[in-house]
This record gives sequence, structure tokens and C-alpha cells, in this order.
Amino acid sequence: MTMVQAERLQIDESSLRELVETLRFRAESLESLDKLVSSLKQEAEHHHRLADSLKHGLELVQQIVEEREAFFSLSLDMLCIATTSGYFHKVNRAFERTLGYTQEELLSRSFLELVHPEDLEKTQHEVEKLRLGIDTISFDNRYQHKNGDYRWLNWTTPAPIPGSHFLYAVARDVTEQRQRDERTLYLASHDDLTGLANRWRFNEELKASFARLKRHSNRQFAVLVLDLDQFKPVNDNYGHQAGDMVLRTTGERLNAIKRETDVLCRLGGDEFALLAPETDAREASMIAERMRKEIIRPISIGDRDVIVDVSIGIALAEESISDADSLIKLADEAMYDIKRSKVSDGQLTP
Ligand SMILES: Nc1nc2c(ncn2[C@@H]2O[C@H](COP(=O)(O)OP(=O)(O)OP(=O)(O)O)[C@@H](O)[C@H]2O)c(=O)[nH]1
Repeated sequence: MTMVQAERLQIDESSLRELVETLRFRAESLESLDKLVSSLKQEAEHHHRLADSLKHGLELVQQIVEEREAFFSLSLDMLCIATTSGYFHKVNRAFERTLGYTQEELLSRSFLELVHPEDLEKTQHEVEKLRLGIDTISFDNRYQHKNGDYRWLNWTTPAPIPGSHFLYAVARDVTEQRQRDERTLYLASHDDLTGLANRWRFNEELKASFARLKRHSNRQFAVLVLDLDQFKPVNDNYGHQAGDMVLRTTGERLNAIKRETDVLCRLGGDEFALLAPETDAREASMIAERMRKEIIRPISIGDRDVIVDVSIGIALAEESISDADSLIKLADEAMYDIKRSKVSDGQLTP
């Protein structure tokens, strides 16, 4: 082998070694690059999955918000969110429909501003209870409509979540229901013909008076029972309608002279009764005399004047008489005594 040949062989060997080193290094780099790419791929997939689930979550939240908004605005019940400091924060369409104000008009107002003055104190008390963490269940108050009328609202408001400044309230317009209830109560407690209280209502008032007398012995009261004399002949001679007219006029006249605190009722037929609070025997006699004077004034029926007289019995509530029936019975007996004496005097035919 010549010198030149030996030198070339050496060069080739070292170049080859270098080449092999370079190739090994590249192979290692490629391997770690591969690992990096696959870990980046994994990370990208993870981010994709995260993005997908976030997107799904956002869609769900959006759906919940839309559903909530739909229920909020479609609800026939009045729904509102108010601040515990007393302002409307959000109201639904039922609020607008019931009170006649737009949402914008309501949002600029304190929720106490439209409450009926007579209901303000009890409403403030209820709000105070809510602030103390006590729920409001079935609370009624009157709210002013934009046209000036008042509507009865029935509220259900859970106490605010601790730390929250918002109240979530549901209200229902119960005006018609209350008017129906009032009408039913009126019919059950009043006499159709005269519009006076009826026997049931009179008994209720008597029971309340006895309860007051039990608590305060100075709350004496009297009961006067009035029965028209010879009323049957009015019906017989002038007809039932004329009889009705006499009963109505008698009721009106007695109603006009009674004291504000007195309770006047038609017990039935031609019998009336008066409950006179804080009245002694002398005052009761004076009341009876005044009532009789009113009753015996002629009543014009067509072209005739009809005159009817009355017998009035008085009973005073005392410790010994403690129930309504006994007191009315006592006044009734006193009234019949007077009737009997009129018969024996010849003023009345038996
Ligand atoms: N027009 C009319 N008459 C009634 C009504 N309710 C009861 N009456 C009549 O009222 C009368 C009451 O009877 P009484 O009290 O015995 O009649 P009276 O003639 O007043 O008898 P005395 O009380 O003994 O004087 C009866 O004839 C009933 O028919 C009513 O709503 N309208």
C-alpha cells in the first residue's frame, strides 16, 4: 500500500465515524422531536376536549338563562326581584299587566311607593321580618294601578339568602277573589230587605261585647229588642210590598239615629235589635224613646200615610248573664211584657 492510499483510508474512516455520530445524534433528535410532537398532540387533544366541554357548558348555561327568562316573562304570576333596600330590580310582564306601569317605570321606583297608605305599616313590618330571615307567606296588601285604582296582591317571598341583597317575590292579583269573599261575607251577615246586619252578625257582635266585658268590667252594654205592633194588618190591608216598605223605612230611620258604635240588626219578620255599647239603664230608656218617636212617624205609601207603633224591651249585660242568647231572651221577655200590658190597656188587639 502506498502512502497516499493509507492516508485516504484514514480520512474515510474518521469521516465515516463522524457521519455515524451525526446520524446517531440526528436520530436521537428525531426521536425526542417525535416524543414532543406526540405529547403536543395529546395536549392539543386535551385542550380540544376542554374547549368542547366548555362550549357545551356555555350552551347549557345559555339554555338555562333563556328558559329562565322565558318562564320569568311568560309567568301569569307576578314575579319580581327587589333589593333589600326597597327598590324593584327586575319585574316581569305580569307586573306590567296588573299594575299598568312599564318595566322601566317600575324599576325607577321604591316598592313601597305604590302601597296603599293603610297597608304601608304592615308592609314595612313584613319587609323588616324578611331582613331578619323570616319568610313571607300569603301576605296581602293593596298596590296602586297606574290609573289610580288599587289592586289586592297576595305575596310569597322567601327570606333572602344570607349575604344576598336581593328578594325574590311572587305575587298574585287576588282583587276579584277578595271582592267575591267580601260579597259572600256581606250576604251572610246582612238582611236582604233592609241592608241591616242580620241575626248571625248581631250574635257575633254580642259575643265580642261579652268578651270585652269579661276583660273590662266597665264595658257595660245594653240590648234593645223592638217588635212592631200590629204589623200583620199592614200586610193584610195594603199588601206585602207595602209591608216591605214599612220594614225598610223603619230600618232606615233607626239607622239614621243610632250612634256610630251601636249595632242595629233585623232579627227577622218585624223584629229589630240594637246593641248599644257603654250604655246604662237610663241611657237605654232614652234610646228606646228616641227610636219609638222615629218609628211612629207616618210612612207614606202611595197616597196613604201608614202609622205603626212598636214595643221595645231592654236588657243590660251583667256578670250573671254571660251569653248572647240569654241576653236576647231577656230583652225579648221585656218586650213581650210591654206588648201584654198594651193588650190589657186595650191599645192592642191580642
Ligand atoms: N211584608 C213583609 N212581611 C213580613 C216579612 N217577614 C214577616 N212578615 C210578616 O210580619 C208579621 C209578623 O207577625 P206578628 O209580629 O205576629 O204580627 P203583628 O201584627 O205585628 O203582631 P204583634 O206583634 O202581636 O202586634 C207576619 O204577618 C209575617 O207574615 C217580610 O219580610 N215582609
